[in-house]
Amino acid sequence: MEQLLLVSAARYDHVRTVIAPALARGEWVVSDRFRDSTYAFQVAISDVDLEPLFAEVNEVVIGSSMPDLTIILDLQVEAASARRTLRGPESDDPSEAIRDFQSIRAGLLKLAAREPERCRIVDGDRRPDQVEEAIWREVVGLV
Ligand SMILES: Nc1ncnc2c1ncn2[C@@H]1O[C@H](COP(=O)(O)OP(=O)(O)O)[C@@H](O)[C@H]1O
Ligand SMILES: Cc1cn([C@H]2C[C@H](O)[C@@H](COP(=O)(O)OP(=O)(O)O)O2)c(=O)[nH]c1=O
Repeated sequence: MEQLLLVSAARYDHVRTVIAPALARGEWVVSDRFRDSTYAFQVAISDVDLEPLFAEVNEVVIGSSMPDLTIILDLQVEAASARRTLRGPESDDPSEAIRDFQSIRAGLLKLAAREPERCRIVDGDRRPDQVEEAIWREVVGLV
């Protein structure tokens, strides 16, 4: 629960100081990870049910700054782990070794199923240029 509240506090500040002012200026905002990552990392793998707290906190934190489109780059846990190994040890987060990535992935896919209009799953198990093209198809569909 502490992590959920701490990450949410940082997001509260980020929404007000960066995201909301940019939207007010009419700019597009692209964020690498947002509320759904918090759901996956802090709620989906929690032993206690944090769903009600998450819903309440997010109403306050995100308010009207919900994304119109969320791209979920999906990859089997084993393939993601192999990529992290390739990336090398210098960027390793020691807590990642013991993370329940199956549940994290399941959490994101559950959100995508709940909100199919906003959340689009893109198969990440392809060449970078193919992934890029699939992302653009989703973005173009929005504008
Ligand atoms: N389509 C891809 N094919 C092969 N390797 C990839 C692909 N996309 C990303 N990678 C590699 O996988 C690693 C993790 O990717 P990254 O985008 O940093 O993921 P994250 O932000 O989730 O940690 C990086 O070393 C990156 O170069
Ligand atoms: C955005 C976010 C990240 N995290 C975790 C995931 C990562 O292990 C770590 C750093 O996230 P991040 O910097 O987004 O790393 P990456 O995209 O390279 O995986 O923090 C959370 O636990 N909750 C969150 O809301």
